[in-house]
Amino acid sequence: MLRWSTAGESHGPALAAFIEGIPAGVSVTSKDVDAALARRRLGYGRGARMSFEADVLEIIGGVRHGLTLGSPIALRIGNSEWPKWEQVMAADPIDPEVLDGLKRNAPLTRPRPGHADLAGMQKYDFDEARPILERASARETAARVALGEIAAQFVEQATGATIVSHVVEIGTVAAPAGLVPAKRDVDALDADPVRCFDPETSARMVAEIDLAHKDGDTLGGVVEVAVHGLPPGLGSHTAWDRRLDSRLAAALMGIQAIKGVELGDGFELARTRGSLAHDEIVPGGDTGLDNIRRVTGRSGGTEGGMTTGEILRVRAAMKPIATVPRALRTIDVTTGEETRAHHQRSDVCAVPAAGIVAEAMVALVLAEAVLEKFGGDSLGETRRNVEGYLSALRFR
Ligand SMILES: Cc1cc2nc3c(=O)[nH]c(=O)nc-3n(C[C@H](O)[C@H](O)[C@H](O)COP(=O)(O)O)c2cc1C
Ligand SMILES: C=C(O[C@@H]1CC(C(=O)O)=C[C@@H](OP(=O)(O)O)[C@H]1O)C(=O)O
Repeated sequence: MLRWSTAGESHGPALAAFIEGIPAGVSVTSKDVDAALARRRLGYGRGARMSFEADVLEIIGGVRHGLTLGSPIALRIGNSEWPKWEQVMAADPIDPEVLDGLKRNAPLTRPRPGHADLAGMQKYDFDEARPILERASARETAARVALGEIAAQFVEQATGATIVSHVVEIGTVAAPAGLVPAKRDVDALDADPVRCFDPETSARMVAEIDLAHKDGDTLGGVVEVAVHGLPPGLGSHTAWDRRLDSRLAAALMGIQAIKGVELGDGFELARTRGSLAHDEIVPGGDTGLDNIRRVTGRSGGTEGGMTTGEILRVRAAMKPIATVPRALRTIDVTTGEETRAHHQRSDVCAVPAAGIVAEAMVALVLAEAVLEKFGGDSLGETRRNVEGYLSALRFR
């Protein structure tokens, strides 16, 4: 069983991340996790905060000399901006007179439509948004990306499968259909300002972000995660919550601002006749249940909630950033009067970063599904179990 969780606020001293169930012997280093954290900060359209704030990683437990121990893994991702927030976000009580004098601590009483502010204040009984937005903030996704890197290393080292994401839409600009990058394309994608696989579309996406920025507006978009080399049979048709589709959808919808998920051609399939909607099965050459190929990849690599062994392809739609510079109408909760929502700074577009977070969430789902199917207290044991299963398919 794999269990993981995160803690920490956006302007707190650090994020904490914890994962239990990763077998022993998986190669993981601080360098790997740092590199994953750096990728999440990429992307044209991110706000100023991304340039001056640093993630300061510390592996607290569960890894020794670059290998996992099989024990819980705990991480701390320190926030280099903490000294500026030490009083506003202090865990212990602070003299109210000191707090009153702090501009940073001014009560946020004009909740932003589209953010967690108002519903959170109502639910948790706060009269301003700070105690809500601190945890709702996608700063927390740094912790998920760190855990996702560990999960991705396990999945790759156990099965050979590799995970890559790319941006397929920003605002109204969409990449041509059918482009699916592989691991060898990751460096090129990370070098692209919006992590789009098509350079001509990328230039148009950048222009779209510039235009929104100039208009005091924000943008959303769509990311796709592709996983190459998975064995067939991860997940199960036997119960709704064992279907890999439902687990992927929940994981991706669990990312801040993600409002839609589709597997493979998803919504487009609903508009297509059956004869053109499925992936026909053809012989791969030899006999054996491992030697079967699909002509197309419309399903996105699952059938009956199980991987088919083809490329897994899942998309997530991100709504535009809620902190719109041209602030939206709201009410001031202290007076009940109509006003404009609070805005200090924000991302114009964070879709490229959301792609990296989506990779992490897919990795965490797949790591759990691999452990469920193959088990293993050590990486060697998981690998033997994967190989045994694949050779049984080969000889059927
Ligand atoms: C990588 C990333 C960066 C984000 N940056 C911002 C931001 O700068 N400003 C903002 O208002 N929302 C931002 N969001 C979205 C909010 O966190 C999100 O809208 C909020 O938590 C409310 O949740 P909901 O949109 O799922 O309802 C970001 C989301 C992600 C994934
Ligand atoms: C800090 C991160 O993202 C933040 C996510 C976020 C939000 O509302 O989700 C709002 C912004 O923070 P602020 O309101 O302080 O400018 C982003 O910078 C990060 O991704 O590390």
